[in-house]
This record gives sequence, structure tokens and C-alpha cells, in this order.
Amino acid sequence: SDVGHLDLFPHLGCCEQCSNKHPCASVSCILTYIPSATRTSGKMDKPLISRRLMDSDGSLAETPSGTPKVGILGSGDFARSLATRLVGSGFSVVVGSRNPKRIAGLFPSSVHVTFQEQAVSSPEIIFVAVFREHYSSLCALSDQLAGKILVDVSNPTENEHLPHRESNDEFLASLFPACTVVEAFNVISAWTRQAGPRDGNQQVPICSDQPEAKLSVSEMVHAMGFKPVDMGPLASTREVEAMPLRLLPGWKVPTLLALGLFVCFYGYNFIRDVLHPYVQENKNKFYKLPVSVVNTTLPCVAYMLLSLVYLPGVLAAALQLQRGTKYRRFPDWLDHWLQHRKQIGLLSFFCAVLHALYSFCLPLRRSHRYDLVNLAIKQMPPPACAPAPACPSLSTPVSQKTWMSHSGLRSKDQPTHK
Ligand SMILES: NC(=O)C1=CN([C@@H]2O[C@H](COP(=O)(O)OP(=O)(O)OC[C@H]3O[C@@H](n4cnc5c(N)ncnc54)[C@H](OP(=O)(O)O)[C@@H]3O)[C@@H](O)[C@H]2O)C=CC1
Ligand SMILES: [Cu+2]
Repeated sequence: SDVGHLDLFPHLGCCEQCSNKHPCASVSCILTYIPSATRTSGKMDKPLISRRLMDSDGSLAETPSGTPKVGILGSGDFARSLATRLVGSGFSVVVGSRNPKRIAGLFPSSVHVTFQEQAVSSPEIIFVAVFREHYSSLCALSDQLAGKILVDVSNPTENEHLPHRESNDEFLASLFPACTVVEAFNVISAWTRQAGPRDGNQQVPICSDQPEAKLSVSEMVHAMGFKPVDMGPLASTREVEAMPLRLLPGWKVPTLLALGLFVCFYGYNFIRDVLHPYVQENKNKFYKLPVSVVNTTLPCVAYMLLSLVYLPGVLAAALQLQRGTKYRRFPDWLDHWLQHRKQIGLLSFFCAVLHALYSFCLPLRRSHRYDLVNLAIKQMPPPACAPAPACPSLSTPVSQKTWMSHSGLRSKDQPTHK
């Protein structure tokens, strides 16, 4: 098979790597000759900006005529990164701005930057990279935009995304009834858009009421190296637009639950281990607050959370038995609970790990404390004619046995000491 490979590289005269007289068939030599891009495959290796579009100085050159044309309204961060990627993927891009002269220098040289009216005249697909509050300023273009595909990329702010308000796409569609509105790219960051999909996030959710428009945009998304994901009609954009607003989805309730449980158990342990001895016997045990009480609380929280992981499964099974079927929807509260089991379980594990760490560290701290006491006692000069000490352990260095009994360990000859 090594020799077979050689046919692919007829330019290989003789091997410089290992000084063989003629085309060398050794695997290592072949591998050094194969350009790295041919060796590994996949989208990640696709150059972001194809060579033919690059000037010698590295800037983007003129796009060959006949390439598909795409329009972008707006000249901000989104428009810039999108234009760079589109040009790199072989599209011809025209950007419509209110002030093209001012911003033309910020785009690759092959991007045609012009006034909005001119930019929308020829492309069939036009990206609207403008904030929602400025959509209405585009209404003057509605005659020219009629019959075209408008791609909305906007993300609502937290306030705009009130549950029952229309999505930005629906708003855009109501302003331009003669256009087809497609939602895409709102979840992709500016960096990923410009550099291409290099990490995990390659999926671009796409929504529209028009299957043909969705197909056209999906093809473009695919050509840019992303994976288009059909998210259904325009009405689903409310869901899609909310995606970037969610930080660590599914963790809020379990985290609050764990914190709540921690506070409850901490309060209980504080009363039991600190406040009660103080009130009843006037013993000051407040030093226990940062370590000992926390360490007693952690396993309680871990066990409670673990039981909350298993409980909904049992409830669900009981419900199915009672209903006599498993083909009916669970009530909402149970459904949500079931969906949060992973997060609750991980938090339980986290508490258990913390408890283990605390428990390992506690005896170490105690042994260090006894070492210090020992040292101090050894340094005390023996009293000349002292009376018998009240506590024998203070006059002699603390033995290993005493330390063990204080730290809850037992030595062999001390079987029932409590
Ligand atoms: N930046 C990002 O990473 C992401 C952005 N988005 C969405 O992309 C859209 C654009 O965002 P971004 O590029 O960051 O925003 P910018 O503020 O950087 O750009 C907005 C652009 O809108 C244009 N515009 C058109 N009409 C008006 C008007 N009446 N008033 C003000 N500006 C106008 C301006 O271009 P000109 O002056 O040339 O006309 C301006 O450059 C937003 O809807 C945003 O939600 C979505 C995902 C990520
Ligand atoms: Cu324990």
C-alpha cells in the first residue's frame, strides 16, 4: 500500500529524507511529503479564507464574478465578522451602510460597501445586522426588499425577551410582509463567525415559515462550514432567541436547592453543636463554626440531594402504575424534577467530595496542634518545688496515646476508652 501511495505524488523524484535513490516508499517519508491539509480531513482544516481570495499582502482580493451574492445591512461587529467569513467561503458580499465612506476601510477589500438602497438591489439573501430598535429605520427599503429573504441575526436583551412578546423575527416579518424572514446565526459568537467553527459550537439553528428560504439559508450556512439545524417555523424563534440569554441552563434550581439545604442544615447543626452547649453549659464552642459545623453539614446536604435524585424516578414509576399506562405525560413539576436529576446528582457528589477533603484535613490539624503544645511544654523549666499538677497531661509531654484518643482513634491497649 505504501507503493500505491506514491502514484499520488508523481512529483517525488528521489527521497531527500532518507537518501534513497528513487521514490521512497517508507511511510515516514511519504507522510513528510503529504501536505498536512491532505493528511487530515474534515471541515476544521478548510482554510478560513481561500487562497484565491488573498492578495499578496494578505488582505482579501476581488471576488471572481459569478459567485453567489449576499447582502448585509449594518456595518457593526456582526456585519464585519460575517462578511469576512462569507468572503472566505466564496460568496460575493455587499454591505449596506448609512455612511459607507466612513466604514469601508474596516471591511476586507473584496467586500463592496455602499449605501443601503444600492446594497439591497441585487442579492436575494440579505442579512439584517441591525438592532431591533432600528428595524423601522429600514422601512424605506421595503419596496426593494419585496420578495427577498431577510435573515435576522438579532439577539433580544433580557427585557425584550418578555415571555409573551413577539420575537425579533416576528417583529421584522410584520414590518416587511412582502419578504421571507429566516432566523439564523444569533447563537454564534462574533469570533466563531469570523474564524469558522473550531470548537464545539458548530450548530446554527434556523427558523422560517418558508421551506425554500430555509433551504437556501441552510445551504449558505453549510458552505460557511457550520451545521444548519432546522428549528421549525418562525414562531419557534422565541425559544431560539432566548438561548444566548441562558447561562448554564438547568443549573439554577438545583444550585438554589443545594444552597437552601445547606443553610437549613447549617442552622440546625449550629444550634445543636454550638448554641445549645453555650446556653445550657456556658461552653464556648464558636471555634467550630468555620470547619467542624460545615463538615457536619456537608454530608447531610449530599445525602438529601442524592435522595432527591432517586425520588422522582420512584414517583414516576408509582404514577405509571396508578395510571396503568406509561404513555401519558407526567405532570409539569415531576417532568422538571426528572430533567434536573443530573445537576442535583453532580451537586451531591460535589458536597461529598468537599466533606471527604474536610475530613482528611481535620486530624492533620489536630496532630499539628498537639505537636505545638508538646513543644511548648518541653521548653518550660521544671518548677523547683511545685505542687502536684491538677492535670497530669499538662506536666508531661502529650503521649501518642492521648493524641489518638483526642482525635477519635484508639490504640491497641485502650479498647473501651471514650
Ligand atoms: N456582535 C455580536 O457578536 C452578535 C450580534 N448579534 C446581533 O447582530 C445585530 C448587530 O449587532 P452588532 O453588529 O454587534 O451591533 P453594532 O452596534 O456594532 O452595529 C449595528 C449597526 O446597525 C447599523 N444601523 C442601521 N440603522 C441604524 C440606525 N437607525 N441606528 C443605529 N445603527 C443603525 C449601523 O450601521 P451603519 O451606521 O453603517 O448604518 C451599525 O453599525 C444585533 O441585532 C445583535 O443582536 C447577534 C449575535 C452576536
Ligand atoms: Cu462522613
